[in-house]
Amino acid sequence: MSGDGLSGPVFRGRRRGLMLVLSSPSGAGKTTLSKRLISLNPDLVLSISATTRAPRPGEVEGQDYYFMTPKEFEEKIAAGEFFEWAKVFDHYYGTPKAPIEEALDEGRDVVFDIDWQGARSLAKEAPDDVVRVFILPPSLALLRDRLKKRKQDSDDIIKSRMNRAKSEIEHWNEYDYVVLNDDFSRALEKLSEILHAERLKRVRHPWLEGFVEELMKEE
Ligand SMILES: Nc1nc2c(ncn2[C@@H]2O[C@H](COP(=O)(O)OP(=O)(O)O)[C@@H](O)[C@H]2O)c(=O)[nH]1
Ligand SMILES: Nc1ncnc2c1ncn2[C@@H]1O[C@H](COP(=O)(O)OP(=O)(O)O)[C@@H](O)[C@H]1O
Repeated sequence: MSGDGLSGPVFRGRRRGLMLVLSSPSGAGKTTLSKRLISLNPDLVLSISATTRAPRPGEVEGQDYYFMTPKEFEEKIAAGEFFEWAKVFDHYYGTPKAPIEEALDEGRDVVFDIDWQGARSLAKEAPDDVVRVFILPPSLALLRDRLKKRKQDSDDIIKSRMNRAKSEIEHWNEYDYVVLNDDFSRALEKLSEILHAERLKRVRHPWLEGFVEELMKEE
């Protein structure tokens, strides 16, 4: 990763940018939560993933995902254009590198809606910059209800997402924070608190070292 702007310190003015990674079983609310969090925080941008799955009704190219064929996706893997990629539900999903580097270089924080495999890869690549949050549903019954109410997937797809839910939840303890998405406003509030506290962390303010050094020179 050296020389690509992600391994070294990334500064926002004088602050180091952070990568807020959200994972959950499908339907727990991470897409809705991340969109609301972004609407409340102009300095936060969403990492738009590429995928080979079909667009859902209402999904917009370049806004929800970059939709592509498996051949196009594999060409991009070979060209090293992904920061990380994984196969989820038999489809490819990946994080394009260039827009993230651009956002972090501009001093913005980036939010990722990716699975446990992607979260693990990002944390390995940029351990100081990644903050991992796992979103839990109140119950599997409510998870199924939410997937049904979303009305965007067939019964078969809902079944395969439910079958995969436990294997995603199994990774909950690899995350820094766990937010239970029972009441939406409360979950959003918790996520905002995590973001704001993480922005204040000492390691994200490398300028402090010089500042304190100068302070100590004062009589
Ligand atoms: N590793 C990885 N996972 C991703 C990426 N984009 C989306 N995913 C994950 O793929 C899974 C399926 O996403 P999607 O088909 O949009 O369904 P959703 O879970 O209902 O939002 C979710 O667990 C996403 O977090 C990515 O770029 N990389
Ligand atoms: N706290 C909540 N209570 C009730 N419904 C919710 C809550 N959070 C999200 N939802 C709804 O559940 C469905 C799945 O949410 P979504 O954000 O698409 O999940 P994910 O991205 O994790 O698959 C959506 O229709 C969303 O409006």
